[in-house]
This record gives sequence, structure tokens and C-alpha cells, in this order.
Amino acid sequence: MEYEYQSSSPDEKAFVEACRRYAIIFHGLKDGMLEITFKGKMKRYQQLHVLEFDPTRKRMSVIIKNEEGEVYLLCKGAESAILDRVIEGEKQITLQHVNEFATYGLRTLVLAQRKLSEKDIALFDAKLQDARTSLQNREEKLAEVFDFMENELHVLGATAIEDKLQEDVPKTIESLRMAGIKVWVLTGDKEETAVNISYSAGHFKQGMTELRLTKITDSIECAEAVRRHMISAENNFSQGKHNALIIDGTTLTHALYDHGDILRDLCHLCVAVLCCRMSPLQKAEVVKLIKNGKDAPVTAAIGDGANDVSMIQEAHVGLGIMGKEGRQAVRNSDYAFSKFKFLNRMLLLHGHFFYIRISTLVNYFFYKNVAFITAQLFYMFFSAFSQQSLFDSFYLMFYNITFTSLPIFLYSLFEQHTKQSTLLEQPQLYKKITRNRKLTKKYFIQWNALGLWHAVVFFFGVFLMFDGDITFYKDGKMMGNWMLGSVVYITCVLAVNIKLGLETYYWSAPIFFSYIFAFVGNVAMTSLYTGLLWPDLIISHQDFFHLFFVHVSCGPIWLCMILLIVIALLPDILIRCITDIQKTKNDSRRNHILIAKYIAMKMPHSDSTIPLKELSPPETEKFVTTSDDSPQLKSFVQKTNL
Ligand SMILES: Nc1ncnc2c1ncn2[C@@H]1O[C@H](COP(=O)(O)OP(=O)(O)OP(=O)(O)O)[C@@H](O)[C@H]1O
Ligand SMILES: [Mg+2]
Repeated sequence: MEYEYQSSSPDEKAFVEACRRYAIIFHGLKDGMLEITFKGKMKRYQQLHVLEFDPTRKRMSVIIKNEEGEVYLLCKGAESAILDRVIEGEKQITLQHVNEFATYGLRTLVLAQRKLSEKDIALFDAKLQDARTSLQNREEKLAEVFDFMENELHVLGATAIEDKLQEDVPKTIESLRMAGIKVWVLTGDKEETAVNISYSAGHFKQGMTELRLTKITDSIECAEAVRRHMISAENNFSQGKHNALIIDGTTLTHALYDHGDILRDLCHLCVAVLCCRMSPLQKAEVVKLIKNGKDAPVTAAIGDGANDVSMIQEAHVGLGIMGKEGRQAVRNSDYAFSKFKFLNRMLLLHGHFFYIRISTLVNYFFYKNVAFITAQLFYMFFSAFSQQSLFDSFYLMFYNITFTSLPIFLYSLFEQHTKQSTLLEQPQLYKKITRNRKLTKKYFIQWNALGLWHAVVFFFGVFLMFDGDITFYKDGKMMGNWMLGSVVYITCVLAVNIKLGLETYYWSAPIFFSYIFAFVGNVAMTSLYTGLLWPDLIISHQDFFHLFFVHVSCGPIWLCMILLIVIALLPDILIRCITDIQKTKNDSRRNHILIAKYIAMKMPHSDSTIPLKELSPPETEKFVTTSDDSPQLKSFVQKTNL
């Protein structure tokens, strides 16, 4: 029968499949018996107990009984978790094999067994029963029993499998670095394997100085080593050399608790940090150490296995990969995706877009309310501080609910201030939004100052125009309090919506229609309110009756409103123009660099003839035979990932 063995452990899967090639076929569990065909002969084993894997213990075992009635404990796990418990077998040779495999970056496991006597089994059964039924400290008691049983082992050998990197891992890590994100690798793997994988993943690079803090079991020795590395890291740093720190779980036990601050300083001097042989709890502790540092960075943890859950929960942002190691990481994460390379798109593109959307949304809410309600404050000075409202209660109530809500709502979902390809091609753009840059005091003040300016223009503009003996109507009627409020209000509503339009770069259909829908909806709603005589029970004072129609049907008032909106939005228009000119300049500079590189690549011996750095934009124009949109250039851009 054809079958596929499924397991959350890649080693197990590889092992079972490899055995199959040697005609040792595992058929699964049937009636409580494990069925295995050995070279054509079926054998059955009774599965008595499973001592489950846990990443702190780093090993697991099964207890089985064969057809002859012999009972064995079969154990597999990390070499550090098993070899110390071995009393028989080729211990040294196995260790040598494991180390050799690890230097190739392979994922290793050591296999061992123990034959159990009747006495052992009875003792174990009793202890296990006791631990499993215990109401207090069950986990610890179980760990004690497992520890007791997984002893006096006979080592059988080691397995090694290639733990393939997912596609585009080096490219993703490089992009994150360029985006100013510090990448740390925290793994349960063996030191050699982890270092090797770090090189192949581009986490470590040739030329980096490796600083190793490994296999230190004493706190004082650990402090010494950290201090020593600190000095050499500082020297390297001042000489412009890159440091790469490698630290293992054993050392971290002392370093984290006793010398956390200096360890953190050391880590800050390193461009890459690799923590290996970590338990899940230690992974979380490392995240905590960084999170609570002086500059309180924002942390994100990404993982695919159950052993990553605690760090995913500890970090500000938890990211889960839907991998082969089960769904625990995904279930505990804030965001989940299927491949590591999507991290790039998620952070650099969606992260960037959403940050801009959210920060604009927050600033815009403050701004539009300042622009609106400050007029009421000004009005107090002209109404003898009488608490007379400038705006009708309908206007007051619906300002945030309908008059200025829909466009900003859709903006915060769909806005794309830059082209997607630009954000992905230039990871360094991400630096512009790190550390909550758009919600700093500077931006907050800028937005609110504009809000204040708008309120000044709207209120005093309308007030001065209505002042004196001027009438806007043919019959010579003068303006009243409610009309003043209405003109200020409608001017304000139009201006804050146009202001959002000036902030918008991506005029997608939803955003466009949100403006039309909001406009039609608000006009309809106001007409209904002001045009009908409502029963007293619903609206008792209709001071505003018919006023809206008088207002919107008066040409001179419209002229006045348009003039005020233009005056109020002048600074915004100026800011938008400057930003756009800057953007276009940057884009054209980037295109020139690309073209220069393209030409330099095409020209024979270009390196020696025209140094790239010296090709300034006007010079590149001399060589340009292709337009910026040429297919060759586009494919070059894709290939070089610029
Ligand atoms: N199912 C398993 N059975 C026995 N031993 C295992 C099993 N899974 C992992 N191990 C051993 O325990 C060690 C630690 O496992 P852990 O899951 O914490 O880390 P990892 O899978 O090696 O790396 P990562 O942290 O990157 O997932 C592994 O290196 C391996 O030697
Ligand atoms: Mg794992």
C-alpha cells in the first residue's frame, strides 16, 4: 500500500522514508501495535509509552515491546541531550560524525536505546502513573520521570538531514538589513549547523569578525568573555569592520540574568547575532532583553514551530510561518503567511502603506477637529461669551459621523503614497517611517497648525465678509447667526475634504466614489433636515429651517467660500508641490544611477574606464540610448533587484 508518513519533525519523516528505501517499511499503528515490514517479513511492536518531545529536554522516546516480549526504550534527540546519558556504544565516533555533519550545515539527531528489565518497567509505570495523575506541578514531575528513564543508554548512531532554506531567504534578509532592521537568528540548532546555515542564508557574511560566546558554564567566566568581546567589538567597530556574535543557550543562561546590560551593549555593536541551542523560553528572554533596552526598539519575532511560540508572544509583533512543524506558531501570531520571503512584502510594502495610512488617519482626525471647532472658540469673543453656538446641533453632531468620515475611512484602507515596486526595490525607504516618525511632535504640530490656520481663515474670513452693511441677497436681507455658522461650516467641510484629497496619491475607484457618495449623501441628509417641518417630538426648535437652501442658492456666498478655501489651502498646496518635486527628483536620480549601471555593465572593461560613482546624471544622459521604460532596462532592474 502506498502511503506518505506525515510528521511535524522533518528528521522523523526523512528517517522513515530513508528506511523504506532499505526495505524497512513502517505501516503505522494498528490495534495498538506498530507494524513494520523488515525485508518482506512483518513484525509487530506494542507501543507502551511515548515520552513526548519538548525543546527544553531536546529529546523524545518511545517504549515498545517486541514479539519476543522484550521491552526497549528508544530515544532520539540532540547530541547534547543524549550523549551525556550514554554508557555503552560508539560514543566518540558518533560525536565525531555529528560534528562533521553539522559543519556541512546538516540537521543532526542521535539515536539510542535502553533495554528495560521487568523491574525497570514496573518502577517506571508506577512513577509515570503518579506523575500523570498529579494535580500539582504535573509538568515538572513528568520531566523528572522522563529524565529518570532516559538514562543508561546505548548509543546506536546518528542521522543527518539537509534542512533546506526556503527560497529567497538571503535576498529577504539583505532587504531587511537595508531597511534598517536588525536581524537576529534564534535557533534550537547545534552551533556548527546554525553558523553554517547563517552563512548560507546571508545572515553572516565573509569578512565579518566572529565573536563566540559558547560553552561557558560559569558566570564569572561569562562576564570575562563578554567584556573581552566588548573590547574587540569596539575596536572592530571603530575600524569599520562588522561584528557577528554567536552565543549559545548554555552561555546565555548566565549572560542573560547576570550580565544582561553589557550583553545588550555588545549586541548593539554587532551587525548580526546568532543564538543557538536555545530553549523556547530563552528565545523569549532574548526578545525581552532587547525590548526593554535603553532605546526600546520595536521587536518582531518570526517562527514556524511550537518552540517559537513564546518568543512570538513576547515580541511586539508576532509572525508565524505556516510550515511543516504544525500550526502552533501560526495560531499564536499576529500575522501569518506561508513563506519567509513574504516578510519582505509584508513589512516593506504593506507595513509601510499601513503606517502611512494610520498615521495620516490619526493626524487628520486631530486636524479636522481643530479646523472645525476652533471657530466656535473665536465666536465666543463676538457673542459676549454667551455660550451661543455658532453651529446648528445637526452640524455639530454629524461633522465627524458623516460630513468628514467616508473619504478618510477609505483612504486608510486603500492609499498607496508610492508605487509598490519602488518600495520593494528600495528597502531603505522603510527607514523613513521607523520609530513612529510620522506621529512625532513635529508632524503633530504641523498638522494642527494647519488646522488652526484653516479655522482662522474660515471664521474671520466669513465674519469680515458679513461684517458691515453688506448684503448678499437681492432683497437686501442681512445675514444672521445661523447663516454665519452655516457658511463657516460648509467652507470647513469642503476644505478638510479637499485637504485629504491633497494627501491622497492613489485615486482608486473606492476613494473616488467615497467623495461622490459622501457629497451626495450629506447634501441629501442636510436637505431633509432643513427642508422638512419635523414634529416637535423629534426636533423641537427648527432655527435652521430652509436656511441651507438659502445658503447654497446664493452665488456671492459661493464665491466667498471658494476664495477662503483657496487661501486656507495655499500652504497645503505648497507642501504637496515641494514633496512631489522632491519625489520626482529622487526618482530621476535613481533612474540615472540605474542607467549608469546598465551602461557600465554593457561597456567592455567598464570598470576601468568609467568608475560608476563618477557618472553623474548629466553624464549618463550622454550615454543614454534607451528610454527609462525600455524592456532591457526593466529586466536589468529586476535582475539586479535595484
Ligand atoms: N521530534 C524530535 N525528536 C527528537 N529530537 C528532536 C525533535 N525535534 C528536534 N529535536 C532535537 O532538539 C533540538 C532542538 O529542537 P528545536 O525544535 O528547539 O530547534 P530546531 O528545530 O533545531 O531549530 P529551530 O529553533 O530553528 O526550530 C534539535 O536541534 C534536534 O536535535
Ligand atoms: Mg524546530
